[in-house]
Amino acid sequence: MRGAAPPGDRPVSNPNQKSFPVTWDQFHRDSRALAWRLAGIGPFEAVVAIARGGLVPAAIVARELNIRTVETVAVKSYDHQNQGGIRVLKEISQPVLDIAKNGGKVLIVDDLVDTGATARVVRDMLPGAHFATVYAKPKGRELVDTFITEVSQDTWIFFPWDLDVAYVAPISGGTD
Ligand SMILES: O=P(O)(O)OC[C@H]1O[C@H](OP(=O)(O)OP(=O)(O)O)[C@H](O)[C@@H]1O
Ligand code: HPA
Ligand SMILES: [Mg+2]
Repeated sequence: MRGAAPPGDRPVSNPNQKSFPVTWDQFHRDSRALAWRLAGIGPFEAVVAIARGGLVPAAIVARELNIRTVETVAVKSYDHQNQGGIRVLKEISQPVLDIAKNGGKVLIVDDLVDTGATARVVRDMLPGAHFATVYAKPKGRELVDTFITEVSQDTWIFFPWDLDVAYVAPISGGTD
């Protein structure tokens, strides 16, 4: 989720959705848990991060599993919380496609799978690769080989890079 609209103009939450905010600490812990799970599946010769959301978990997984070849594929599908058409802004480089073609294990990492539209497009680029995400929603879950936490389809996950520390009103509804 991202956008250039000025603060105040931007709908930051949807009343029909539950909200699941994730701190940096939690995200690091969950990404490490993903790395632990993947450690038994590799070794992987290369990791492909789906930019931008997959960049942070891919870096953490690459560090934990000592994967030195780190590639990106850039896919854009959401404006704020609205899904538009999928656009591939950067393709996977030929040397990484060749690793897979020559039988090497390639790992694809994203922050989450929601409808599965992004996963479908990237899987088609690297059909034999292992697809891993930190979080998964039911609609896209079948497209992921390994994930850590499932949330319901009507939950919006707020990642730490999209958050700031802010005042929150008390549960009782008073001002403080
Ligand atoms: O399963 P889907 O319905 O396709 O949704 C999941 C994708 O949506 C988000 O990316 P987004 O396109 O918002 O771009 P970003 O990674 O740059 O935030 C998220 O990072 C996943 O890549
Ligand atoms: O729940 C989500 N959170 C952040 N970005 C997303 N892109 C698709 N679904 C989500
Ligand atoms: Mg993304």
